Amino acid sequence: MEKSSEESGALLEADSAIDNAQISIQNVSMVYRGRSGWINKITKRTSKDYVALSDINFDIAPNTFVTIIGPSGCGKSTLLSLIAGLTMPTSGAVFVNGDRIYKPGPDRGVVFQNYALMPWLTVAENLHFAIETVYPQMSLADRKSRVYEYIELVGLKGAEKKHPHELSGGMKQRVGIARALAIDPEILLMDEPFGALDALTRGFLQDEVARIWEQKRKTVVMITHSIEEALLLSDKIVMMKRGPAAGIDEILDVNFPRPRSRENLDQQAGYHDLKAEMEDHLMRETRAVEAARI
Ligand SMILES: Nc1ncnc2c1ncn2[C@@H]1O[C@H](COP(=O)(O)OP(=O)(O)OP(=O)(O)O)[C@@H](O)[C@H]1O
Repeated sequence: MEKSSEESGALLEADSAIDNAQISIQNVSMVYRGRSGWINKITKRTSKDYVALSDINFDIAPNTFVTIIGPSGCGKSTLLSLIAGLTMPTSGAVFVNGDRIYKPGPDRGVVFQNYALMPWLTVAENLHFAIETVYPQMSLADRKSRVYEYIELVGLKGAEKKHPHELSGGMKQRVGIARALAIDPEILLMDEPFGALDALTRGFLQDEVARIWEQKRKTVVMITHSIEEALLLSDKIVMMKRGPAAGIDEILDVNFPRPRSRENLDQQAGYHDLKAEMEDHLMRETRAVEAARI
């Protein structure tokens, strides 16, 4: 439960010691380009470039559950989108199993906060469509059995023929998770998957994700705003600094034994120290973001 390292520069050294890094983020910076020559009629300002991320370095070993936490707007989604291959970094590179990423791939399944389901397809069809897209050669029988395997895994048996509008938020997110897992990715990327859910449903789904992770042992990178969620699920917690030019402040190791239970998590050695450290970090960074706005 000790800190991995203090500064992002040191992180590179410390974490590049992972020989078998599955995900390697190397010197990654991301600049969103302003519209040159465009002048806002109200503020009379030109649209400037925005440096979202600056020189991010860290490695993730296989089968690790990593959460990313940081103040709003610090670049968490940008970082996840770079790992997903949905966005290319302005400089630096992301590697998966040693290969540089240029686009999304079946080795990386993505779960979005807003579910991103196809509303005209049923639950089963949403999964089927994803499997068919990634594995066009797979036989119909195998595709169907895979659809039902994952529907069962996330506890949606009986809801196969329902359309997304007939489902609760928690059920929709189960479909999102099942769809991402059904393509059997090595890596699961989740952008605040429980952010839109009420506290109770969120708790249920956290437990489900923990259970599925025990079973499937994918490498997971998940964004969260919840300290408790991060402590319940993670092996490592990446704490990001505020932007612009956001970077990594610290990476915390969470060594609580698994399977974990939310009921007694706060009795684990080091729990309160880790929680206090995260609270301090988020308070400090969020306060600075607010101060910059005034
Ligand atoms: N396409 C874009 N063009 C310009 N700026 C962008 C774009 N996408 C994100 N940004 C800016 O980059 C910064 C990082 O955004 P990002 O969504 O990655 O942060 P975040 O940490 O995920 O935020 P939140 O916690 O609020 O979801 C923000 O200041 C955002 O306004």
